[in-house]
Amino acid sequence: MLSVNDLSITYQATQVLNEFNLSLVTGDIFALTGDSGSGKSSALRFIAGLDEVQSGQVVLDGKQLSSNGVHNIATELREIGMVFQDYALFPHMNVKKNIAFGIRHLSNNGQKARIKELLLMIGLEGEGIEKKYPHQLSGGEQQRIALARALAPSPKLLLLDEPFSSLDKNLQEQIVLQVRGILKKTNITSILVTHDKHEATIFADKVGVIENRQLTVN
Ligand SMILES: Nc1ncnc2c1ncn2[C@@H]1O[C@H](COP(=O)(O)OP(=O)(O)OP(=O)(O)O)[C@@H](O)[C@H]1O
Repeated sequence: MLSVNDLSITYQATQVLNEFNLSLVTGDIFALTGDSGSGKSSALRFIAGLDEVQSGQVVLDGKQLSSNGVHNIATELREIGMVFQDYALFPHMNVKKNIAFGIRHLSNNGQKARIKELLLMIGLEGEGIEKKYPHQLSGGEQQRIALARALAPSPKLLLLDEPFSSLDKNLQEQIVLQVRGILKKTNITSILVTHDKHEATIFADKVGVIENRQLTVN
């Protein structure tokens, strides 16, 4: 379960979010929409512990991640997976190395088994995919590999910031639905940031919109 309580974000005297509250139960898929500059990515980055400390509290499965203006737990220890539009895959690493990135602590056999399981889950097993480099994959394949990489360490929460926006329109809906199916299968709590209302509706169980610095959940 995820709770974000009374999150307020201010940059140089400009308030972007005012008392943002969000509560999700395990397995919920939530979409965060709102106009450009409304604070969607800022909220996500705060949950991930990436930005400077602001006021608010984040609790994930009973663990206090941030509270009273302090990030209690560092980003890499939060058990949060991330798929962002502009830091997708490492271009100099093949698929296998990309997916293995967050599970380097496992034995070779452990890594191999997990990679196989994830490739099967995203429907990209076989065809020598493991040895391919990101530039040898289509946009949709790259996004599914990025998803596999984020899911490899079995995070408790997955944050997706506009991961579908650079995809070809024809492919977009298909990939959005595919990713939704994968997340439902793994029962992982997820938050998608998107400016696209249609995408939000087909992807998520619940859709929220940030307007006038506040979040409303429909
Ligand atoms: N680190 C920062 N320092 C100062 N201002 C910032 C910072 N990050 C974001 N902002 C400002 O805060 C506002 C919200 O930005 P944010 O990126 O969260 O919005 P968004 O809803 O994700 O927008 P978009 O859909 O365009 O990506 C914007 O006005 C932005 O310029």
